[in-house]
Amino acid sequence: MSYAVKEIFATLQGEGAQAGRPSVFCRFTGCNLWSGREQDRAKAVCQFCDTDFIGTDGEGGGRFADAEALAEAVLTAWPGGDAHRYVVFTGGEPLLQLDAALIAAMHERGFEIAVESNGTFVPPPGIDWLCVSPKAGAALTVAGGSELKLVFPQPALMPEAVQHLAFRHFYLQPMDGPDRLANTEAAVRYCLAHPQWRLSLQTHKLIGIP
Ligand SMILES: C[S@@+](CC[C@H](N)C(=O)[O-])C[C@H]1O[C@@H](n2cnc3c(N)ncnc32)[C@H](O)[C@@H]1O
Ligand SMILES: Nc1nc2[nH]cc(C(=O)O)c2c(=O)[nH]1
Ligand code: SF4
Ligand SMILES: [Mg+2]
Repeated sequence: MSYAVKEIFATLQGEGAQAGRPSVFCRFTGCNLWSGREQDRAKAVCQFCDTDFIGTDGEGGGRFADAEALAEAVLTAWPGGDAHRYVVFTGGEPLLQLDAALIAAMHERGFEIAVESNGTFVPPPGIDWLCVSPKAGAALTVAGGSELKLVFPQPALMPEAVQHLAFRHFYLQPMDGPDRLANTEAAVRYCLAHPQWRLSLQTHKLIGIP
């Protein structure tokens, strides 16, 4: 199948347990929880999104005819050599498009595969690092993975509702926006009182990298 990609770029993973890791980000176009248009935000299921995932006009973006073409574009963006290759498929919602052919094509090129998903789709086999970030009001169909990264606070989705799931790491990520500072303070307080949870800062924003 073909793929619609907003952008492909190299940066450091900014969030969660892999923060600081050199990565190629492949950001797919489109999401099932918001159209991406500002005029639709107030009635979207997910209303706090910090990302432009509309179209294919970003750096390295485009329509890719097949998995080989997209995998070659990701490899071209990788700044390092043969070792420690790492691709993060995100979006938008990557599980609308990521499939077995693309997973195989990335593994053939020596990449570990990470995914950032909202947890509403069952992931295909072969993902090496699955980060799920559940959203209030959206059915969570994934019961486990590498890390659960809850944007905090979401009053209708408190950590207590997901703390029993089968993830290796549990993170609270303060919701960015006008209340980022207060949200960060609240997340710190929550972690101190509930040490199953750790704080995930969006470190790329702090240092001004993509
Ligand atoms: C843009 S999303 C794309 C992947 C997928 N759709 C998802 O929601 O997990 C990437 C990550 O950014 C997080 N995120 C989105 N908007 C945010 C915000 N305003 N503050 C903090 N994290 C945010 C998401 O929860 C997710 O963990
Ligand atoms: N540096 C950096 N790290 C990230 N981790 C998750 C991101 C995302 O938008 O999925 C992201 C992103 O956009 N940039
Ligand atoms: S699910 Fe992810 S990509 Fe979709 S609107 Fe929410 S944060 Fe943005
Ligand atoms: Mg981001």
